[in-house]
Amino acid sequence: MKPVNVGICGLGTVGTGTFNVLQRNLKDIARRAGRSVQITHVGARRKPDVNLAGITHSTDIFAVAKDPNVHILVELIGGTTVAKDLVLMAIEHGKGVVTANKALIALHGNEIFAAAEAKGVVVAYEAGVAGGIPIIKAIREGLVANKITSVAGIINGTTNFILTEMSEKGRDFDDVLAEAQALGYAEADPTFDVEGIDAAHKLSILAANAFGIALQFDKVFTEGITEITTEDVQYASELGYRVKHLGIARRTESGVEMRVHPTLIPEKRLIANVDGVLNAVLVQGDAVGPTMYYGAGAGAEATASSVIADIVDMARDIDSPGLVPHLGFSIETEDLPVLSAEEMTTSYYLRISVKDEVGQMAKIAQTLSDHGINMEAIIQKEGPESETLVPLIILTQPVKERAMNLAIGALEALPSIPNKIVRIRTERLDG
Ligand SMILES: NC(=O)c1ccc[n+]([C@@H]2O[C@H](COP(=O)([O-])OP(=O)(O)OC[C@H]3O[C@@H](n4cnc5c(N)ncnc54)[C@H](O)[C@@H]3O)[C@@H](O)[C@H]2O)c1
Ligand SMILES: N[C@@H](CCO)C(=O)O
Ligand code: NA
Repeated sequence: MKPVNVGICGLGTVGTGTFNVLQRNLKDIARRAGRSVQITHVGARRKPDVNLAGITHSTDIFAVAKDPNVHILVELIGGTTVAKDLVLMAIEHGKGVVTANKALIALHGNEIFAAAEAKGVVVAYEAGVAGGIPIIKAIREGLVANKITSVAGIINGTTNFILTEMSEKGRDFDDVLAEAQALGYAEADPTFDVEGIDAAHKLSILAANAFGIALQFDKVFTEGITEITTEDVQYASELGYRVKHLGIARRTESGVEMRVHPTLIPEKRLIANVDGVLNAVLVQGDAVGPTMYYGAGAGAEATASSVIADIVDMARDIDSPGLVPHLGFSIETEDLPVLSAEEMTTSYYLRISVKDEVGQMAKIAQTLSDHGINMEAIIQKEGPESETLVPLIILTQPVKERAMNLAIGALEALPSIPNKIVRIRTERLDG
């Protein structure tokens, strides 16, 4: 069979990883694809530090999109402006596209997929969600029989690395973030990682594939990890929980919850023990039950593994592409409303700094109960904060966010609670 020619745009962390793995495993990849898969063109600003023998190098990435000999363009430059133009141009020239760019898919996927479908080509993005874990393939193909009820995962390697290092070694936030950047895990703008934006991009893609809804990144409730303190991690641990930054998409009776936030998870759950740059995604299907996918969520070669999987999928059926729909469902998207933050239901960890006076505990319990909130566990500490303020830690049963907002408002209005109350959402998760 004719070889498939690949053009790679952007030779940074993932681009170089993809180049190296493709060259290293060339023979096995050809045997698996049923034809040889060769890099014929790279687009990079400077001459990259790889062996370019027999490969064209262009400083203008658009030259790759226009190259009639390139069958598959691999977009690894990142960003959502030039990358969008590049991908649309490649589609216009009849090429399949492979990308690791979840921001691009989350923001412009609907337009890009429509253009690809009109042209009869495929845009694949496995590397964009949970790096090396084949989660898109699992949901779209392996779990195709199921009505999926929820997807919950650690889907940002950088934040999981930071939380792990902070809780296990007591390291400083900024110091660990700098290391994640040096290791090539972080986004070009690391606020995308630590503020949860990257996880929200990925969650919107997962939710679309799981539930057959449109991509709706702007409706994801998003909270990062910058407010998490070692103190809260320690109290959570005393209660038998770990703090993880989770993306959660859940189908409820009234719609879909899509949220990204730090989450307390019981320490006996598998996902609570996923540490470092590793990611894990727990998917609940009505037939299969809970399934979990685990592996490296970022890094050069782990991400390259997914990029190349998409290239090989495309190489296998380059003459009759598009058997698996871009977002997993062929017939129109389902009109499930995405619930507002106030409509979300979850349990809560609350840390309340309260004046050390008689009767305060009863007052707090009464206020929570007035808002329909049941307590599940409570610990009261000798205060490290000041002589008069003591920390009170409460775990609640599930309740709507609206009720919790009102309860916190009422509690913060009490003279005995002078500071802002810390809240971390809590999920017991099955499986
Ligand atoms: N690093 C990871 O672990 C990881 C994992 C999954 C997905 N991703 C995604 O992969 C993409 C690439 O990430 P990365 O970590 O490799 O970034 P990177 O910054 O290491 O690499 C990007 C490369 O593209 C080049 N580039 C950018 N604009 C260009 C242009 N106009 N012309 C030519 N070259 C250009 C840059 O010079 C750089 O070499 C991003 O979309 C990112 O979100 C990264
Ligand atoms: N910055 C991302 C890269 C993988 O998408 C992360 O840390 O998970
Ligand atoms: Na993946």
